[in-house]
Amino acid sequence: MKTFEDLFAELSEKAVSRPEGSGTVKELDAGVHTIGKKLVEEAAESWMAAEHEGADRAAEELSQLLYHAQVMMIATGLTLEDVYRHL
Ligand SMILES: N=c1c2ncn([C@@H]3O[C@H](COP(=O)(O)OP(=O)(O)OP(=O)(O)O)[C@@H](O)[C@H]3O)c2ncn1[C@@H]1O[C@H](COP(=O)(O)O)[C@@H](O)[C@H]1O
Repeated sequence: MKTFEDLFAELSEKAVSRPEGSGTVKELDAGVHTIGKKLVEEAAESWMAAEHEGADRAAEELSQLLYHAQVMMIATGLTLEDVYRHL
């Protein structure tokens, strides 16, 4: 099973190697404003899933929220340590 750290390493590598067909590369190229909108969208979908759609759907939407949070971190040059420092 992929962990938060595993995903961050994978996305960081893709940001550098820029493989064809990567949604992450496409999103990074779109920029912080677009990534921010996706973050808010996934946050809202997580809320709706948790309130109305059950635990499995909430888990799915929350995983997408975490993904977009990581893309935002990479877009802004933040490391996991930069964020963990505030936990
Ligand atoms: N975990 C994720 C992940 N979670 C969410 N998403 C993206 O976020 C979108 C959220 O889906 P929604 O249904 O909410 O949105 P949608 O309306 O269908 O999609 P859009 O029209 O908004 O693009 C998905 O379509 C994906 O583009 C993800 N994209 C990639 N990953 C993982 O990131 C890694 C790198 O992916 P690539 O860069 O695409 O190779 C791989 O391990 C992937 O599994």
